[in-house]
Amino acid sequence: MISVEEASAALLALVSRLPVERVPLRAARGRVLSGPVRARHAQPSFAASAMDGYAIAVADPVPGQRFRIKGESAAGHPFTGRCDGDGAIRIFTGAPVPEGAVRVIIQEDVTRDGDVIVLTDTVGSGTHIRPEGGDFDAGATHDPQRPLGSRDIALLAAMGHGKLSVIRRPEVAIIMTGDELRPPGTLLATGQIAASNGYGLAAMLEDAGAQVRLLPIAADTPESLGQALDLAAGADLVLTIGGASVGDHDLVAATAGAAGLELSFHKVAMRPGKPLLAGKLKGSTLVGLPGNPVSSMVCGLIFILPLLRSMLGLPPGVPRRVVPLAVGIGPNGPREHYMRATLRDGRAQPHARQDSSLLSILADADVLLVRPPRDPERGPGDPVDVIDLPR
Ligand SMILES: Nc1nc2c(c(=O)[nH]1)N[C@H]1C(S)=C(S)[C@@H](COP(=O)(O)OP(=O)(O)OC[C@H]3O[C@@H](n4cnc5c(N)ncnc54)[C@H](O)[C@@H]3O)O[C@H]1N2
Ligand code: MOO
Repeated sequence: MISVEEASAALLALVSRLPVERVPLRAARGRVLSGPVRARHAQPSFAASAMDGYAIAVADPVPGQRFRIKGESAAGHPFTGRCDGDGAIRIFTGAPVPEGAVRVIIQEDVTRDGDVIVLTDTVGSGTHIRPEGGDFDAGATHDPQRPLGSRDIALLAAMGHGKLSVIRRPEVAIIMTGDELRPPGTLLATGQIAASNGYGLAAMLEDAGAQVRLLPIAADTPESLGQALDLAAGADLVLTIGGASVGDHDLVAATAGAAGLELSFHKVAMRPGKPLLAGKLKGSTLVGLPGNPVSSMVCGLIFILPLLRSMLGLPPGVPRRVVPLAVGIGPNGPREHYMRATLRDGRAQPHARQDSSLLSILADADVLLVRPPRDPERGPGDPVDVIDLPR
């Protein structure tokens, strides 16, 4: 059996970065930029007023000082003349500050009589001017290294981009296998269960920027699985779930093998996730995930998300951090153990039940606590590696 590290490297060797395409800004949410994007202009591209009030050319005016209004500057309607001497320009939030003006007095701090304003004694020291380029200069770059979210979209719009160059979405086909599986929402006869992990994985991979096809559930026959593999043809990544182990009905390795799979590896020294297999099938990368729901979700996090990130040109690593243990734990066995744990006051508390069928415990967990193979007994307060679970 190979180690998790070896399996990760072997998987990454099966994929490469996908091509670039142009998309309208409105279609860019969840997409990954092909490289840094440069601002086409400064924001703001002119000195702008931050308040409604009066622009003046005097830096240190005194209470009672009088100014005569010479014009108006509104957002989108600049005052084209100059502000100087005892002149004031009526100005509104977002409007260009006229040439010569050095500060804006907010309208609450003046009394107005016709064309004349008189400063009250509450005038503060703020200029209420947003300088040109105060948010960003022309040519400033944005390169968030993640699928674009709402804040990125707002910034890229402000930078003047109506279209963006992004990496094509990885196309993923998911095949759930097993005679016992029924679609969620259908009535279950004895021995049947609701198929769950294909739905969980689809959600996980879509959040990471993939385009996912969830294919019809395949029965435990070579014909049914073969048909499903045919339906998956053309996907960048084909994921099978279940049938990866050694039982008489575990058909994935044999059926994919007969269809032409060039196997890279089968079985990894990890818990959960031992029966994982991977290889190339007709131009697609095929990963056979174990059927136990937690096994497939953990393998999704540890192996499939890095594959997607690599296809999207992002760093593939799975970030870890170190936290203290909340309780003592016994020695680990020969497989790297990914334990569901909650964080209590920053300390990791592994759940007492770690069977790989228990989705309720996965849903409640905050982190996966990672234990290296043959890790000795650990006490409360000892440092351990954890991986934050996505929502
Ligand atoms: N003799 C051995 N038996 C098993 C071994 C072993 O080494 N020797 N490995 C065990 C480990 S570890 C795992 S993990 C499982 C995984 O085996 P398979 O990938 O062949 O999975 P299945 O047998 O098809 O299913 C296991 C379990 O998960 C349920 N399942 C499957 N698909 C789904 C789905 N889409 N949604 C929800 N639940 C699903 C299935 O009903 C089974 O209960 O093998 C051990 N056995
Ligand atoms: O490796 Mo299996 O995935 O323990 O349950």
